[in-house]
Amino acid sequence: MTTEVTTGESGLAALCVLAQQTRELMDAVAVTDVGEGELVAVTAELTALTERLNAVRRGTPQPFEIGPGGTVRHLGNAVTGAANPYAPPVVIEASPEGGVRAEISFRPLHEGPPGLVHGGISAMVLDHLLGQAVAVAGFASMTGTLTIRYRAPVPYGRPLVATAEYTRAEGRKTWADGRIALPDGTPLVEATGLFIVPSAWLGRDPTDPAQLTPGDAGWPPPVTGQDG
Ligand SMILES: CCCCC/C=C\C/C=C\C/C=C\C/C=C\CCCC(=O)SCCNC(=O)CCNC(=O)[C@H](O)C(C)(C)COP(=O)(O)OP(=O)(O)OC[C@H]1O[C@@H](n2cnc3c(N)ncnc32)[C@H](O)[C@@H]1OP(=O)(O)O
Repeated sequence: MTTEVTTGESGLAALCVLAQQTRELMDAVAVTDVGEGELVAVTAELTALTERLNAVRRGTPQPFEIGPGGTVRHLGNAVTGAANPYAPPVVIEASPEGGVRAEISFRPLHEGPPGLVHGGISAMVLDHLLGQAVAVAGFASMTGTLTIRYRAPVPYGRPLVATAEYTRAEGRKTWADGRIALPDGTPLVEATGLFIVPSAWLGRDPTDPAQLTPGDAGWPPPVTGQDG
């Protein structure tokens, strides 16, 4: 799945730059130690900026779509979306060993146990990576169950590697395995997931948004236009 924005999409490109700046803002908030007066002053500026952005609002984040070049793109996704400041964003690529892989470096913003990454953040990344692994194997689907084994604490501020691969299918059910590991391959978190092609999607190509009816199980609702 690509999150790339091409020339001719300067508005989207500007939105992605804004999202990146917002990530840096969030990082700064997580670790700032400036005095109270500065905190109050910055908050006032941010309140004004938030009002400017809210002047014209969409109904939903940037949509799941077929992007330039024919690849699936979801700029609003919470894990991979370049236009979503909550997303790291994780950049997923095909793994030479099969399946998918992503290099990821968590940040202080992701803290759970002091000095370490929150287990829910690791699970979120693995959920998406496993979902992508079954999708590229031809089984675009929704997570039914996700089992996580936390083998060692996950540090932030260090490059890590996340990988996942489709393992098997039975009818509409598919399974995938994945892990987050140190660059030397030492596993930190392991995951197994059961993914199910929703009955509502049967007979349709879920990578073609035109074939999906808004409101399908789990399907992102359509952009409903501006409400501002
Ligand atoms: C994020 C983008 C999503 C869009 C994806 C679309 C296209 C994808 C293309 C590319 C995508 C690339 C990447 C995708 C990346 C990430 C994926 C992230 C995925 C998520 O983060 S997604 C959010 C969390 N996920 C949910 O929000 C699911 C809520 N839920 C439902 O939407 C339904 O519940 C559903 C669809 C699961 C089943 O509904 P259904 O009506 O189709 O099936 P039904 O109930 O008939 O069950 C049939 C058989 O499955 C068994 N079964 C049912 N549910 C089970 C469960 N939970 N665990 C174990 N077994 C289960 C039954 O026991 C029966 O088994 P049996 O046949 O043996 O009796």
